[in-house]
Amino acid sequence: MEALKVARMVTCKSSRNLSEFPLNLGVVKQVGFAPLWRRRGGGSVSLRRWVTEKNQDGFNSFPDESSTVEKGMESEIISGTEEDDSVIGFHLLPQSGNKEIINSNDNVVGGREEETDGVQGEEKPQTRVTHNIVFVTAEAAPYSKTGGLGDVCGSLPIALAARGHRVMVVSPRYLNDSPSDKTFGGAFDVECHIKIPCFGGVQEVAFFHEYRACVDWVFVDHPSYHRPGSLYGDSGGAFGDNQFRFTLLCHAACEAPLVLPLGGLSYGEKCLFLVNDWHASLVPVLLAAKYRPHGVFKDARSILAIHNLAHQGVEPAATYMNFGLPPEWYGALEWVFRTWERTHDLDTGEAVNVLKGAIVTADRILTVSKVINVISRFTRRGSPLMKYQGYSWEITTVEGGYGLNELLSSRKSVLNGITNGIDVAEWNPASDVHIYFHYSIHDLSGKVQCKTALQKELGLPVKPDCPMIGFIGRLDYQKGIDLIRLATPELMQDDVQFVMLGSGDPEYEDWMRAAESTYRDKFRGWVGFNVAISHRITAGCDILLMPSRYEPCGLSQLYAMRYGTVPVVHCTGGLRDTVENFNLYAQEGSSQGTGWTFSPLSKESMLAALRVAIGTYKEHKSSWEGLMKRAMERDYTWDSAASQYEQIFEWAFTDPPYIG
Ligand SMILES: Nc1ncnc2c1ncn2[C@@H]1O[C@H](COP(=O)(O)OP(=O)(O)O[C@H]2O[C@H](CO)[C@@H](O)[C@H](O)[C@H]2O)[C@@H](O)[C@H]1O
Repeated sequence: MEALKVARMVTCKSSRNLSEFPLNLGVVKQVGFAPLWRRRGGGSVSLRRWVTEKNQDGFNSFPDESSTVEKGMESEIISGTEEDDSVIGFHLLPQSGNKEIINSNDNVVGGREEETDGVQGEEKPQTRVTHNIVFVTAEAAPYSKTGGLGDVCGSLPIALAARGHRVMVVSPRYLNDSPSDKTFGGAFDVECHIKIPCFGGVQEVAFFHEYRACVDWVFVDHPSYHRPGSLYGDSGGAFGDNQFRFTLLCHAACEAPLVLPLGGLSYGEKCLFLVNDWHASLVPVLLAAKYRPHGVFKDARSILAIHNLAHQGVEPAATYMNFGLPPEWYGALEWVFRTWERTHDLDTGEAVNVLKGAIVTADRILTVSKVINVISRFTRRGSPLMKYQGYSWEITTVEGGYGLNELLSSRKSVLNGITNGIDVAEWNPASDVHIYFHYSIHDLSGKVQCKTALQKELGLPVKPDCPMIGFIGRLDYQKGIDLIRLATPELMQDDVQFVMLGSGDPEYEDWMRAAESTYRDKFRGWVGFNVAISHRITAGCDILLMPSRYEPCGLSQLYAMRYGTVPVVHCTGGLRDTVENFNLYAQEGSSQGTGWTFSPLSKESMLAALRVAIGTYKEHKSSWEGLMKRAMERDYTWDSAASQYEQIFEWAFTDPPYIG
């Protein structure tokens, strides 16, 4: 029972006041177990006690050599974990930076744990260098999601954990008194409260935790995350205190690896922060301005992942003092609006921009689709002149940089792009729990059944041969809804059905409702956010339309292709990278395309591409089937993206951290 006793000692009941940090470093000891190695096929497990000590140099974890637990003891320790809910998770991972190969028998398929019943699964790719990774994000599916950010932060961490990394995801514990609150039901209060000095006072936040799919899901709890509406706003628009809510998130995320003894062991200082979009962008600034000057996190690194450059967390300059940053760091966040952007003559345009702060201070920057080298032309001597394309290149241009292009260009040497993957277990037409019929590349017959089921569900005429077009996405300027609105009267003259699912801008929501009553037999506009319907539209439609103005990666077209739903997309960013144009007349219809990309972004070129798609669907059945199958067999797994992330991690640790 020694094991049980030790396991109980890891409970964190600390209440830490950050304003004391780092001057009052008393010694706090945390102990827990981490395995030394694990053998495939359910062999013996050898465990050693790890001691985490907090001292003048920060936090240190080291193995307690006297404490290796012998074979056979592990079941006692695990039952101790189950009985005592104060012990948080149980990790079978090596220390960060270990170059030990782990023979894991965790069988994680597409982000889901699978029961193996002792049957050995396929060998999963493992990395040789493991890191302690801390994702910081405003959304992570299935707990919270308004769009693609939630999808990525819900599945990439699982893919990285499956490769051997120790991964924590820090996001807010949103509650809005609706059934969605139950998604947080598996997360328990860690009883670790910290005090954050910001906004002219001290804010206390708590941490909740769930260990699922080999990932530590950590939820920051504060009353400002508990309110009706969506994650960022309600019918009155964006919440006025979003700067406050995400400042708390960032401070709490910096503390989480230091104070939370997850699985009996804190992540410690040598971790890699992967911060997503503006909501998490204060983290690299805090590392540089608040922690490193005191010798804390000096071996940590941060990577900024940009999913949406249009949202930057810009607020009046006077709010700088709210962040809890030293005054001399103002320059990192300083932002001056251009003259034409100012509202009146006395407006000096002075502001703070949180995303800019991360672009300045992060060790590396990532976007979510790759850089492509294309031949722009040949020189007179016949040598090719290369040109960069892709979203990570677009953001360095005036058109795509949202005012940050020059700054991003200046950091080109640390700027990379990795195309997103998708959760292939959730998005699988052969097993999707949200659709009424299943199908696969080997038997497509279920697809038309999905279509007629969708037509029935939406009250549209049931016409199996009528081309059905779908749109799923946020009703936002980015997504080109204005173009769809412009083209709809013409499109509705054709023999097609069109279904849109989305929420966002009230003007477009109203238009969708109005279009539905105008075109009763052809158009349906589902206003709201509904994951099940999004799956049924993806499966039931023949064509997915995405006329995005810009698109860092885009996930809906990837889901569509996996379901044999052919995308018609504006040729931009990640859409250009992921959809290969099909030409019916090339190689007698057997060209390698997976959809259609159109350019320029105009009603005419979008309608032309849609009509080519509709014509191919109606008149060239075998070419259409070829298109569907090519799209369905693409590799969408997170695993190849995860291995590219590891390359970026390696580069991040090769260079010294940002100090300022
Ligand atoms: N009303 C609704 N009901 C149900 N589901 C809905 C919905 N509206 C949207 N969704 C879902 O939200 C996700 C949208 O993801 P996208 O990547 O297409 O766009 P988004 O702009 O949100 O993401 C940003 O981040 C991602 C991730 O990096 C980038 O791919 C993208 O280019 C960038 O703009 C999909 O899973 C879609 O099904």
